[in-house]
Amino acid sequence: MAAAGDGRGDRNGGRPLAGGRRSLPGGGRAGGHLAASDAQVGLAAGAVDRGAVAAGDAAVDPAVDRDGRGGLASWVPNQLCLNRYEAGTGHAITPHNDNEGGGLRVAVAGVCIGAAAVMTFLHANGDKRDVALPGGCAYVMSGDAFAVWRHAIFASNIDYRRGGGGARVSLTLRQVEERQAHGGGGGTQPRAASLTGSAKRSVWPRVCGPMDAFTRPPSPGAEP
Ligand SMILES: O=C(O)CCC(=O)C(=O)O
Ligand SMILES: [Fe+2]
Repeated sequence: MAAAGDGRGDRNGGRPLAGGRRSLPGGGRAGGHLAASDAQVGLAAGAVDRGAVAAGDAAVDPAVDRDGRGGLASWVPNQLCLNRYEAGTGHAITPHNDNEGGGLRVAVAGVCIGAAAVMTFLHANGDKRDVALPGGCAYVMSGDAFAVWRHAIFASNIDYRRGGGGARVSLTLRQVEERQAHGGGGGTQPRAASLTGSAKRSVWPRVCGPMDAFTRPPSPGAEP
């Protein structure tokens, strides 16, 4: 796996990261990985997911309610970001925390299409965890994974031979506090990463509520 410091700093312009494009070490878990069986990763052993845990084991913490507003239960994404990583380009996303500037609530949720990747989580104390993101998976980055750790997808950790199409696409949802969603504040928009010009983002007032809302009885006084 790439070292924690690879590519630090520059996340833009599709430039290869320092150390990017080099081949992966052949197997072996990097130090400090969470214990998880390869079965949990749900993929045959391959370079990119060796030593990585499944997203559900490491990144999802639905119980956490840090702002006293209900945690994930009250998380209403209002921003969609599309990232495209293309084979042969060195596309990557260097270490960052999506909420570095504040203004995001609770979580970032993502859907991954195409090539398999590993997201590397980095803690200020030097800890490092790899989380497998096979094509077709969805993740919810919440709890400390959202609030404390930084994360990156190094160019060397995207396996374009797996997933087909020579590309990886991620769709990520965020809840941007109103003030930012309508143009106020600053520095809280997710960054474009090292991606192609096809990366797009949109902000709109409200996309959807919690998906299971229709299964719950209406609250008193709610409109039919
Ligand atoms: O491509 C991904 O799955 C994650 C991208 C990311 O970390 C971001 O857009 O902030
Ligand atoms: Fe991110």
